Parts: sequence; C-alpha cells; structure tokens
Amino acid sequence: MGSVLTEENLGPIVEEVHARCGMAPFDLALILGSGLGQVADAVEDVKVWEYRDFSCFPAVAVAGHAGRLLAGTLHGRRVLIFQGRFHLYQGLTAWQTAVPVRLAHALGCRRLLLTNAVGGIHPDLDAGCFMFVADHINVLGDNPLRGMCGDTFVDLSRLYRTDLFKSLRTEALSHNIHVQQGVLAAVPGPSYETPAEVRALRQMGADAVSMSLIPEAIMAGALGLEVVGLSSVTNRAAGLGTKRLCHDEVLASGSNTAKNLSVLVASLCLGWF
Ligand SMILES: O=P(O)(O)O[C@H]1O[C@H](CO)[C@@H](O)[C@H]1O
Ligand SMILES: Nc1nc2[nH]cnc2c(=O)[nH]1
Repeated sequence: MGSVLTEENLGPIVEEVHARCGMAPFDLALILGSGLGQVADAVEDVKVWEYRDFSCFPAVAVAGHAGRLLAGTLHGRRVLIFQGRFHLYQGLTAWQTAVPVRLAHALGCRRLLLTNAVGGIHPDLDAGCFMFVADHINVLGDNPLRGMCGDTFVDLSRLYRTDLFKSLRTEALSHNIHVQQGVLAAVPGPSYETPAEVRALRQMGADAVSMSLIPEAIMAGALGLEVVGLSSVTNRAAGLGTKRLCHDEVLASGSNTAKNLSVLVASLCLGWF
C-alpha cells in the first residue's frame, strides 16, 4: 500500500534486519508504550537498532520511550519489539505514527501486540490494572489510512482478537493480576483530558483513555495483521482520582506494572499461535 502523504522507504531497514536476523518472518511484533520498555528485557539472542538510525522513522522522542528496535526470541517466538512509539502530539500525522506497523508487516509479521499507558475511566480500572482492548473510539481527528492509495475502506468491526481474552484472563487471575476487557478512546494530547471530557468519553462508552495505540491498530487491520491491545492503567482519568496528572507519574506507574505486563505478554506468546 503506497501513500501520497509522504515518502517512506523501509527497504534498507528490511535488508539490515534480514542481514542480522535471517530471512524467516517474525512471529510477533510488540510495541511498548510509556514506561513499559522493561518488557523487552526478557528477549534472548537480541539484536538492537536505534530509531535515529532509520531515516524513515520520525526523529522526535518522548521521555519513557527508548527509541530502539529489538529483534530476538521471546518465549520461543521470533519477535520484533519496538521500545517506544510515536504520537500525534509530537507533531506527527496518524500515518507517521504507524511506521512501526508497516515495518513489522514488511518483515513478515502477521501478529501485532500493542501496549500503552492509559487513564482509567471504568470504576474498576485503577492504577495497576490492565485493560484488554475489545474495541476503540478514535477521537484523534486523524486516521492513519488518510491519503493512502488502494482500498482503504477497511472494516474494523472485528479488529481486535477478543477471542484470546478468556485464556489471558485465566492466566492473569492465577498471578493475581487484574485484567478486564474494555473500550479504549484516544485523544490527540499532549494535554490530559478535562473532567468534562472524561465524563463525555464515559457517556460514549469508553472505559479508558490514551493518546495512542489506535492509529497502529487501524494500520495493522488494513494490512491484514491480527491485533491485540493491552493497556496498562497508570492513573485514574481526570476528575476521577485525587492525584495531579503528569507524565513522570505515568512513567513511574507504567514501570511498576511492567513485571505483570511481562506475565501477560508471555501468556499471549504461548497462547496466540
Ligand atoms: O501511549 P503511551 O505512549 O503508552 O503513553 C501514554 O502516556 C503519555 C501521557 O503521560 C501519552 O503518550 C499517552 O499516550
Ligand atoms: N489521554 C490520556 N492518556 C494517558 N496515558 C496515561 N494516562 C493517561 C490519561 O489520563 N489520559
């Protein structure tokens, strides 16, 4: 699928990864959100690249995002891990934020596990909980397929692999980890929502709110990848908690959940295939 939005040349990166990792397709791609980068520590036989060495990757970065691509083995699966993601609030289009998905697809990946840090709106979604994304509400005001060529009228009614939730929840419960299914909303940011916006999102059916994940999921759906979204609840959304919202707090809270997230990722690595 070409794009009229901007030039993008993934070829040199694909060749570089093939040269160091072989030509076999990767089983799974994983995008790690704010404060969640530690999940990649478990990767074996790891090869590392810096995003800054990839000419077609956006140059900007956000605290809590290492900006590295790792390739290796995780629970017996050949994985690509994007330690750090891109956001609209970095001055990027939704299409640009989805470049990791297009690269994973070019490297033969057909399964994508998306993680991010979110504000909990559902009463049961406190900091430290996880939400398995069952569906999403895109209030970003942009779509990653905008301006692309080809058939971009993609049906998103079965975008997320919700059939994998039951086994994941069983594994989570055995580790005393709270995970529930829910609807994720995404706003452009970088400011957090107002309490009134959170109430409106709740009325719309959102259970959690972020500033990411949705563009990557839509791009993955358009490219025919299977998608799982796993959100780490780092705080109660605006107006629902007592703490002041700040990115440092999100990073600290995300880092605290990384160990439990690794348990859930391991379960998906084993149960998805
Ligand atoms: O989506 P990730 O990168 O996980 O991070 C979330 O946390 C940041 C806000 O603190 C925003 O970037 C939001 O999207
Ligand atoms: N939009 C949004 N994204 C987040 N990421 C982590 N916490 C939040 C939040 O409260 N709102």
